[in-house]
Amino acid sequence: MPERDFIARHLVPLATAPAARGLADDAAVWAPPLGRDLVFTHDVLACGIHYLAGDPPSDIAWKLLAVNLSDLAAMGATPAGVLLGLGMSAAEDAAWRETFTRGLGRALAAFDVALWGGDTVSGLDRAVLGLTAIGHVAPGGALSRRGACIGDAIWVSGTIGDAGIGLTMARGTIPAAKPLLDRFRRPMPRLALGQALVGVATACMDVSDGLLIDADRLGRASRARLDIDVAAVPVADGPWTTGLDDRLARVTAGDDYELLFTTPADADVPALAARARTPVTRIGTVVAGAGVRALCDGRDVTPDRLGWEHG
Ligand SMILES: Nc1ncnc2c1ncn2[C@@H]1O[C@H](COP(=O)(O)OP(=O)(O)O)[C@@H](O)[C@H]1O
Ligand SMILES: Cc1ncc(C[n+]2csc(CCOP(=O)(O)OP(=O)(O)O)c2C)c(N)n1
Ligand SMILES: [Mg+2]
Ligand SMILES: [Mg+2]
Ligand SMILES: [Mg+2]
Repeated sequence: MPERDFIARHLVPLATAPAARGLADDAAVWAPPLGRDLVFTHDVLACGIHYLAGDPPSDIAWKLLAVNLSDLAAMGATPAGVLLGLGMSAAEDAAWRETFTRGLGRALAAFDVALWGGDTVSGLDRAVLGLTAIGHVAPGGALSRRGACIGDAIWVSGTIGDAGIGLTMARGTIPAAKPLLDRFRRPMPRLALGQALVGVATACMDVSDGLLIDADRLGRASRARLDIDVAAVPVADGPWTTGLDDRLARVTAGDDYELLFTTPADADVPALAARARTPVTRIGTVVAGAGVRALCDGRDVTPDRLGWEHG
């Protein structure tokens, strides 16, 4: 199907917001909410690197949106619109494209986010899918990785390491369980929690590369060290969570899209998290130093490899 037919048939029906101008102009025009700070992010998903070629196209669309909304959540922002960059190969045939865009429509509706525009390219060797997400936050309220203070409590939302197990299941290495496959294919950005943390968290980021490597980044940005008790890190129930090695695998796996944040030790985080309907767990304390340290029964168990990094 030629590019213009694909856009007309599958993308124009999704681009209903006035800012998108029916995808009939060269760019979108958005009248932002008065007095708010605007927040921009862009993440790419590449076939074989971020998802498997056989993953359901509707789940790939969900993940592409969700990983970007997770970055807006980490900033405390409310999402408004997105620009979509579709770079596709011959493997993304007409059926793939139709299922992808239908799934994208459902994902946009689930998060009340508008498609404002984008670009479509075919003929690549492998699919590379980009998305820019734009949101807004109270002036000066955007969260940061830089503000953690010595003595602050360290918190994480949800459970950690599930997506890593889900990836192993998606590869067919171990028997599949839908909840963990979904953690890999359909992450759930913690938007309500991020917004509730504005004015409360001293530092915040989302966990994409692994809890330890991302904690290391937050610690370095704040010129402090995050001491994390790996036994306190919440994990999903199952037969695969037993010894220290399993725990270290989980806290270095990545693809979690949970929020890692710090607060003053006396902040009532459980009450705030309950209002945001998001489970949170205290996993450590900010101390003097730099980066991260993983502890188990008070012993330093920090592994050499802290998480995922692109080469
Ligand atoms: N190609 C790029 N051009 C400009 N900025 C980039 C690029 N790649 C990454 N960044 C910026 O570097 C910072 C770290 O990126 P990254 O580790 O991907 O963050 P995240 O894990 O939150 O997506 C972010 O502020 C991001 O916007
Ligand atoms: C097929 C496949 N293999 C391996 C992984 C593991 N993995 C790939 S990239 C990544 C980190 C997150 O991706 P990145 O592009 O770094 O996102 P960002 O940190 O910018 O949000 C992880 C854990 C995966 N998601 N899919
Ligand atoms: Mg990124
Ligand atoms: Mg991030
Ligand atoms: Mg990364």
